[in-house]
Amino acid sequence: MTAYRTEIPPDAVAPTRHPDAPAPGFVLPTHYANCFGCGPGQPHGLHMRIVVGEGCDLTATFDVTEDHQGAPGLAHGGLLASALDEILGMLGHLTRMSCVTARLETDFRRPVPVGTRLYLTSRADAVAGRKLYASGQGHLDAPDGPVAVRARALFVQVGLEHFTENGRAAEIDAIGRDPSLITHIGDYTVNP
Ligand SMILES: CCCCCCCCCC(=O)SCCNC(=O)CCNC(=O)[C@H](O)C(C)(C)COP(=O)(O)OP(=O)(O)OC[C@H]1O[C@@H](n2cnc3c(N)ncnc32)[C@H](O)[C@@H]1OP(=O)(O)O
Repeated sequence: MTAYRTEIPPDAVAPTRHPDAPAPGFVLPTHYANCFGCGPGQPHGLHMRIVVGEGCDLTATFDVTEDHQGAPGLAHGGLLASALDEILGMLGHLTRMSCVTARLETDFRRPVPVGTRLYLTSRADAVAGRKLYASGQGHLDAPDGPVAVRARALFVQVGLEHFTENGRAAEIDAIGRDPSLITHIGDYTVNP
């Protein structure tokens, strides 16, 4: 069994914002209508609204509701990790790497009560071949509020066949019938 690590390797380079990446302030559309993190068609989802930053970075807000509880009146940690996974994965829009999460390390620093507005940030830190290293955090109730949760992640670039060969046929076929289920930005189609 491989002992995996998320340290940035010495051969990594600084990430490059693609020249055709969406402009700062652009609100990223959902990459897939039924995505748990950002899809409007997912009734139990997080419905995150993710905004492009000035560099290789993104911001989002996430309102913690009764639906997100783990302990009474407190957010479930796995759900907070999901929110970070989403805003980290969406960095692929800026580097134009269609990628999936290979590793996600999360530090839970403070409890997050129901009713909190979490201010999330993510940034691409380095690229090494197909590997994109990224980090992010969530602040309580203000962009500069106390850090409640932070994460480091490794994403691995994949081809479209990762989804078409592994996804359930019913959902893949549904996209064939209704291509609007996945979103294109300009001439670029992110992963479904
Ligand atoms: C713009 C897009 C917007 C999308 C937003 C969505 C946000 C949400 C994203 C997700 O949650 S994606 C769903 C959860 N993730 C998955 O289902 C991925 C499941 N895993 C896989 O499919 C494969 O393991 C994977 C594609 C990640 C890698 O398999 P490969 O056969 O293509 O590659 P390989 O195993 O050779 O690994 C490539 C490199 O990554 C390294 N690696 C892979 N997994 C690792 C790991 N877990 N930790 C550290 N390193 C890892 C591996 O060592 C290697 O390093 P080197 O190139 O230096 O040799």
